Amino acid sequence: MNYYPAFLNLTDRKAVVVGGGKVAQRKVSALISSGADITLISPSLTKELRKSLTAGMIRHIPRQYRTGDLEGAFLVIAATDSAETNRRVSKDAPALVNVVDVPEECNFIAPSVVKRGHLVIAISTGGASPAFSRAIRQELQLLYGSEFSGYLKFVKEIRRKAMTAVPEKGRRERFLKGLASVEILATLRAKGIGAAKKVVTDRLKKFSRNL
Ligand SMILES: C[C@@]1(CC(=O)O)C2=NC(=C\c3[nH]c(c(CCC(=O)O)c3CC(=O)O)Cc3[nH]c(c(CC(=O)O)c3CCC(=O)O)/C=C3\N/C(=C\2)[C@@H](CCC(=O)O)[C@]3(C)CC(=O)O)/[C@H]1CCC(=O)O
Ligand SMILES: NC(=O)c1ccc[n+]([C@@H]2O[C@H](COP(=O)([O-])OP(=O)(O)OC[C@H]3O[C@@H](n4cnc5c(N)ncnc54)[C@H](O)[C@@H]3O)[C@@H](O)[C@H]2O)c1
Repeated sequence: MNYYPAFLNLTDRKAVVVGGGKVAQRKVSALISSGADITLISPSLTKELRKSLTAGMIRHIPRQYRTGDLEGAFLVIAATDSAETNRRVSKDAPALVNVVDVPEECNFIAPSVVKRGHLVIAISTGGASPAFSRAIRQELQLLYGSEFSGYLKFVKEIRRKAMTAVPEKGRRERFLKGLASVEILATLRAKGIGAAKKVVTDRLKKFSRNL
């Protein structure tokens, strides 16, 4: 299967999760981070899901799935342990649907994710091996540590500044490409964010003075 990778804007979009076990909990946690408007349908909830409910992060319908529950949903996840219910949910879903253990009933599948602020790395094996995606995530988490969150935040600001500080397009492009140079990333990893920021700030001064 040749899946099309994409990043969805789910802010205030209706997402419905059917099932309240460990897998539903993992999927809900990703949906909460994306700002979706989440309704969970399940007679039972894990402790973590109950906490999300108490914190007002999700709406809960405490019963089994019924046809009609998915009206207006942009994204649906079927995460029950009943293959028959999951199949019904997949058929009833009006738009995007993920059935956690049946790729054939999905029109999208979930990747493994490393998130460092603005930096999001999504990994998929197209369903060949979720365990493999997880292992790659663990490797990438070591390669891209928490310092990347702060650096990307800084890069976003400095990039905006460069738009006016370096008006000549070709020159600006050279500056912008240098924000992710091998040298800068090595400085970030070895000496930390302060050192990387200093190198970039000095470089912007040079570029804006035509040096
Ligand atoms: C990435 C991640 C995201 C998430 O779930 O949000 C995710 N599965 C994760 C973990 C995981 N899932 C399973 C194991 C046990 C080991 C193993 O099976 O390898 C482990 C590993 C573990 O738990 O350690 C069991 C499993 N998974 C699927 C099946 C059905 C099948 O294969 O047919 C079976 C039952 C197989 C059986 O019958 O035994 C199917 C899917 N799982 C996917 C995603 C999609 C393809 C992703 C891809 O392209 O790689 C897809 C197609 C649909 C979907 O769920 O979207 C998350 C890692 C989060 C992280 O830690 O980073
Ligand atoms: N894709 C993956 O990553 C992955 C990984 C492991 C397991 N699985 C599969 O995903 C499924 C869920 O796993 P789990 O560990 O969360 O299971 P679980 O048994 O912990 O939870 C199942 C949940 O579904 C609810 N449920 C059952 N019937 C329902 C119905 N008709 N309507 C609404 N809710 C209903 C139950 O109340 C429970 O909350 C299993 O089939 C499992 O084999 C998928």
